[in-house]
Amino acid sequence: MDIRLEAISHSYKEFEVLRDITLDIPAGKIVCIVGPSGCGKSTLLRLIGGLERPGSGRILQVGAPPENCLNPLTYIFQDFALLPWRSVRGNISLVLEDHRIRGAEAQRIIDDVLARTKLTDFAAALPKQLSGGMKQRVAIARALAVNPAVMLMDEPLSALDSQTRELLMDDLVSLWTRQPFTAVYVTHNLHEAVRLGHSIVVLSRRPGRICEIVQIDTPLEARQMGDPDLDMKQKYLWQLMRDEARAADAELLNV
Ligand SMILES: Nc1ncnc2c1ncn2[C@@H]1O[C@H](COP(=O)(O)OP(=O)(O)OP(=O)(O)O)[C@@H](O)[C@H]1O
Repeated sequence: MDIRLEAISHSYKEFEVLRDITLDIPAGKIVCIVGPSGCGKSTLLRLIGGLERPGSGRILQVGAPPENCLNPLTYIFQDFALLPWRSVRGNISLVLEDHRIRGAEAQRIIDDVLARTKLTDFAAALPKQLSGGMKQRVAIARALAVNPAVMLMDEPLSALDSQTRELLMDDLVSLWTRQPFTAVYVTHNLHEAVRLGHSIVVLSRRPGRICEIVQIDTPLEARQMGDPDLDMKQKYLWQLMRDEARAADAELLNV
């Protein structure tokens, strides 16, 4: 299933947040959204997820969701959002219980996503026993359990230290390589964007408009740290963003 945004604009009362966003999110690709603080990245994700309705424009789901999809649009947040009193397995089974999937069928799905996220040995652990990186892997496993058409990822690695971020990026790449998923991935971090994005949408300062969409053709699994082409793309993205970020920063200071 693809997602198509057609001329999306959005305001909170007189406060204009997004202007004229037209964008395709093709199935099986990771689309990163970058842009200065407050430019409307999270708002765009909420609009795609149907948590809010756009002031104008249309958001279309084109084609059918994958087979056995329980929830076409599934979020992954920065703060993991795990229930502390439930084990890893219990946190994942919760989303299946919502769909009345229990017993052997639930066990099969949970075992599959635990294996895919390398969490099989931690199935009985409680969230408090896990590092931040492991908690985010549980959140990813929980999202995969509903076999979503599109994962909506709002700065999923921002709460983690830089080494854990690298490890999680490797995990996401191998997850995608084994079984491509579709994601809209909001980040401040341009290194993450060039490591994970098939395309990177650069938004202007608020009201967020699309400045440019940068494509990266290098296959995800071939993207190495220090790759000169990727470094050049990252520099180019920063050039696109620098003036916007500076202006956005000045605006925040003027509030
Ligand atoms: N429900 C709301 N009501 C009023 N204003 C809002 C609401 N949600 C967001 N905003 C404002 O809209 C603007 C865009 O917010 P949003 O969180 O989408 O930006 P962002 O690009 O994700 O920011 P950041 O990079 O800092 O996370 C901000 O100025 C924010 O304060």
